[in-house]
Amino acid sequence: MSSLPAIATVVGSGTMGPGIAATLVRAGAEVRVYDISAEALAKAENTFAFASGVLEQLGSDTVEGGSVSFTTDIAAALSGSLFVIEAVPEKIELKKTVLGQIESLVGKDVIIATNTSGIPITAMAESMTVPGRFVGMHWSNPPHLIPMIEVIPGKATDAAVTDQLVEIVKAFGYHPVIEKEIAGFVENRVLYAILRECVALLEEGIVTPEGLDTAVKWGIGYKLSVIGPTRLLDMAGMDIYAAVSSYLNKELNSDTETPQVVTDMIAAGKLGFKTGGGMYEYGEGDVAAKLKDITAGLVAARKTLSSITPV
Ligand SMILES: NC(=O)C1=CN([C@@H]2O[C@H](COP(=O)(O)OP(=O)(O)OC[C@H]3O[C@@H](n4cnc5c(N)ncnc54)[C@H](O)[C@@H]3O)[C@@H](O)[C@H]2O)C=CC1
Ligand SMILES: Cc1ncc(C=O)c(C(=O)O)c1O
Repeated sequence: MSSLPAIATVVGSGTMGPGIAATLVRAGAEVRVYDISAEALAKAENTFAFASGVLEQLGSDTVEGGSVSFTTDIAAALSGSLFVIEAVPEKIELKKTVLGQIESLVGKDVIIATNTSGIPITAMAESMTVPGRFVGMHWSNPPHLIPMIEVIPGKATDAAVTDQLVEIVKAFGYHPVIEKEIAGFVENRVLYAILRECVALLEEGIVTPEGLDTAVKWGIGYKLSVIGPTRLLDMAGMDIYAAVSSYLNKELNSDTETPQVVTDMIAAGKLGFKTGGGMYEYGEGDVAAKLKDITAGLVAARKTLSSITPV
């Protein structure tokens, strides 16, 4: 008997929602996708179809019986739902409002999980009537391909709810990581430490964007995809880490604000894929081509990594 609830609802169908839904549908759930915007939902149907196609390419396990529906009717989306994932924009007050709407429409035993990138779960739970059923469930983008989910209980989260979410994540074949609550959670703290150093190296003209991407992809990115950081410490040796960190740690970037180069880019309307230009410039069709290459690469890497003995 799968631990995956038979009926699930995804609230918010932007970048993350459709891929989350595709993953759950492939695992056999009836998934309702709700969004306040009909325009976003229309786009979500296409994103869902794309993500489902990618899962087909990946050849991930399929459980028969899954289905999806898209609606702007929140009551219909939540009626009878046994598991809810909130994926609205990263704004705490908006999330609190939406969580209140969800709570008013589901049973007290229904787990409500938030896909927040790093807002403290405890803070969001403060406004809930049944905070014990609320838990962090941080997917990584693209959610239908990155098979690791951070499970973050808040201070009020029932231990049984955390345990149940771990089993739900395992039920659709992903790797759950239970974490203590900390701003940004584990994955984004590591990612944002890396990105802070990367942007600083670009700002100082130490390396080009192409050079930086090559260095990270074929250096630590490649290595860390096989060897986790703690295993790498054992492989390199604590003596090496001590010797290098003794002089290097004080040199690393420690800025606390968003880098000026990024603030300037946003002011110039250069958001990246979303606007056709950011760190790189994209001509007609370039973003779609890049997304196709990224997807093919992630599918190939996932297949290979899944085939090797865990290190
Ligand atoms: N984009 C990313 O790479 C990742 C985002 N996340 C987190 O997931 C959450 C969602 O992020 P994205 O999908 O990127 O956001 P998004 O902005 O792409 O999509 C959010 C969706 O929520 C809808 N929405 C807004 N207000 C709503 C309401 N009151 N009720 C229902 N729907 C509403 C919007 O119409 C939109 O379709 C955020 O907390 C974000 O931090 C987590 C991992 C990765
Ligand atoms: C830049 C960046 N920031 C946040 C997240 C997730 O919360 C991601 C991701 O999932 O890839 C990201 O790339």
